[in-house]
Amino acid sequence: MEYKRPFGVRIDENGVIPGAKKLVRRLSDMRGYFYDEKAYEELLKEDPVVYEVYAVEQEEKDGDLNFATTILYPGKVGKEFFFTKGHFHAKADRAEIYYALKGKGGMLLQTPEGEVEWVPMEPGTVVYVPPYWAHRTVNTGDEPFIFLAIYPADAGHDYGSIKEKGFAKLVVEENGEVKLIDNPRWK
Ligand SMILES: O=P(O)(O)OC[C@H]1O[C@](O)(CO)[C@@H](O)[C@@H]1O
Ligand SMILES: [Fe+2]
Repeated sequence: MEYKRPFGVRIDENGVIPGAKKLVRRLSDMRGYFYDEKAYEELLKEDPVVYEVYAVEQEEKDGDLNFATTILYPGKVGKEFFFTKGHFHAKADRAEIYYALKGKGGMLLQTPEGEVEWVPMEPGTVVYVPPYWAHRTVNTGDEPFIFLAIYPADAGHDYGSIKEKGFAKLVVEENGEVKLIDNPRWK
């Protein structure tokens, strides 16, 4: 038997995993995701980086694990806080664990029927993402929100239905407060 080799890596103070595969998502990669289209077009002139992912991934095999850090930058499109695209797992019954490292935010989770949960996150918070729940993280603070995700190597990403339908709730700032409001475009 040819064994894989164990290893340890240290996540640096900026959330970077040395040697990991880096993915950058700018606002232009997220057309159609934010509610306020006018505010989206306006901010697109700057095309800010919304988040970066540093992923250590294995072959898509049952039993193995991937892990990744995400650095989700602070910002808003209109009154809606910056967020990750959000996804179901391609293998929908695969669960996931998130661990918050820095900054302030939360996770929006949703079942295929559109039932929503919001879990606030601060450094030290562990979030259990159960099988079948779509998940999106949101930065509700004014510094980068950094967290680690650990997920089955064969989970995959299913962005399709979130891209089309969105989440049933929007996470917005109203009168200086973080609020969840109904998404008027939710189908
Ligand atoms: O895949 P999205 O929805 O853009 O969000 C990125 C985050 O989600 C993950 O895919 C884990 O669920 C990580 O790679 C990363 O932490
Ligand atoms: Fe996931």
